[in-house]
Amino acid sequence: MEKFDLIVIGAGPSGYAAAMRAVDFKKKTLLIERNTLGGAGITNGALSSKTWWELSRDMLAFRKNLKRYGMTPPSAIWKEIQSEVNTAVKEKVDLLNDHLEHIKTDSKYSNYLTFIQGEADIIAEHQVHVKNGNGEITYEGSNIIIATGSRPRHVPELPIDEKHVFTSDGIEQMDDFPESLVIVGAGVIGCEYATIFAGFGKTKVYLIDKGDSILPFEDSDVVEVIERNLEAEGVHIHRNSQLSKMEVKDGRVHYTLTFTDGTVEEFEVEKALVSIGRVPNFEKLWAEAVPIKMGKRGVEDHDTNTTVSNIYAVGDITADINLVNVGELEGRYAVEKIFGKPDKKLVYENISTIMFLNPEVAGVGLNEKMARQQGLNYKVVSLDYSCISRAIAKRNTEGFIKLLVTDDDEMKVLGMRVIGEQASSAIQAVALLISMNKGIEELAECVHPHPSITEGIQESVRALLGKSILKSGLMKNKVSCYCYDCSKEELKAI
Ligand SMILES: Cc1cc2nc3c(=O)[nH]c(=O)nc-3n(C[C@H](O)[C@H](O)[C@H](O)COP(=O)(O)OP(=O)(O)OC[C@H]3O[C@@H](n4cnc5c(N)ncnc54)[C@H](O)[C@@H]3O)c2cc1C
Ligand SMILES: NC(=O)c1ccc[n+]([C@@H]2O[C@H](COP(=O)([O-])OP(=O)(O)OC[C@H]3O[C@@H](n4cnc5c(N)ncnc54)[C@H](O)[C@@H]3O)[C@@H](O)[C@H]2O)c1
Repeated sequence: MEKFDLIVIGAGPSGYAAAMRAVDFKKKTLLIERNTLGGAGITNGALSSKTWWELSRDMLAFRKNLKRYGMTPPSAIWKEIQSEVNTAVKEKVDLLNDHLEHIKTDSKYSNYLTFIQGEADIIAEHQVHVKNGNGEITYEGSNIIIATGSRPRHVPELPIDEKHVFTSDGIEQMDDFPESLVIVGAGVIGCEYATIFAGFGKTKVYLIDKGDSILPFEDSDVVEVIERNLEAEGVHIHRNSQLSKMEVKDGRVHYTLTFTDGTVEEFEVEKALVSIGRVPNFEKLWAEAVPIKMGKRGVEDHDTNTTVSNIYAVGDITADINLVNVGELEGRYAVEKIFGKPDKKLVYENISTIMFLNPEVAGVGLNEKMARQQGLNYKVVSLDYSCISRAIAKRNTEGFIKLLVTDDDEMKVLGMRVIGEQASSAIQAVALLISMNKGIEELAECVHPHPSITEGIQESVRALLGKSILKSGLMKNKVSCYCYDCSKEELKAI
């Protein structure tokens, strides 16, 4: 039986990152993938959906701006757009494949990494069995990392067939833009696809939301902007609604909603998308004799260790945050733990995120909702995009920057949300400050390029320090600083 220092099951972002870090330690590593390299980080997931989003943003901009040049906006052609997305997906999968080919032939790495296609399962604490078109084989591993990811959650009441009622695994393979689409679940995936389809302007989108606002984990000022824009693009948000029935009749989707006020209404659309969360891929992955413990939402891990000492779990298979950057972080960290000593502890507080909506929403650390749930006193500054030259030049001043700091002299950064054009580019400096546990002065004095969105962050910081160019509180909703007292649940202008 061939022996490896490490066997990694799954070559999505987490598994691929783990395997490549193991190579740095010159450890004999086996990487196994049953499907396509990159997992949901590329196909029917992060990269593919972001390519749809980028192309849909182009179309939205055409529809809004071409009048300025006396031109009529073009109409989006599904097949053309789909083909462009497929090209993007192929480019990234090819890059990873190509990289593996180079590794195979490069003397620096070739002794360390073996990649095979196949379905793997753990038959004993140190043994992994792999089945593929060529037959079956068992390998021995001193250590094993499970990185098998997740898939869309199905529920028996919803007739998912990937023909009329889709999940994110099938929606991008449709034949054409549907004339109407209902989206069940107003979380990140639901809202991103609502933004994508609304942006192309060919589909009437309905979004079913259990509560009275979409994105229930986000602050209300952020959600208000997103809801306003979705509705301006013709999206109908069914608020406070419970889906009581969905069926496919004569090739159309019929659904019934019961609203919290007791009313019941029926609707008919061409297609449906179900985006009600994801579940871990763990079925048949280990034999009964291997005592890996599962929690409700995934493998129970402590700092990437499972309940079996030589087996680790990383990425979406674990019960924490489902993101590419988190999966990569965990994959690399587990390897550093196995073969060395990680430089830093695994912490989740300073993870940066982007939600690809209209406009994009970038975040790091706490928002106000979280800070209040944690019973924290904080100072917060909010600066409107209309104060930022770059946003004015871009002819799009919709959005704001919101920065939360501790309510003490140190003013340590607790978190930030930026909603608006290029929000994602503005977040990194603050993410770095949080990870370095630094106060905000550093940002106040560093010279930013002009005109740039990050200047808005600098001005926000200066406002908190009482030395901004535009003075806080003078112009309604432009620059404002508040202080939140959690014992009184009170927000006061400062
Ligand atoms: C529509 C959508 C959009 C998203 N957008 C973003 C985004 O913008 N930003 C972001 O950070 N995250 C995004 N995510 C989340 C992100 O894609 C996941 O968090 C990430 O892919 C998880 O990586 P992973 O390696 O843990 O799992 P996966 O990507 O799911 O990869 C797991 C791999 O393991 C393989 N595998 C499973 N079982 C076996 C087995 N028994 N044997 C061999 N191989 C196996 C699978 O085939 C797969 O390739 C999005 C997800 C979706 C669905
Ligand atoms: N930009 C990004 O970073 C990005 C993009 C897409 C996905 N993701 C990741 O993928 C994960 C999964 O996304 P998701 O949107 O499927 O999950 P989610 O947890 O974000 O949202 C699911 C939503 O569905 C609702 N819901 C649950 N059951 C329901 C039911 N029976 N009927 C109606 N609504 C129901 C929930 O209340 C929730 O609002 C996210 O947690 C995120 O980590 C990230």
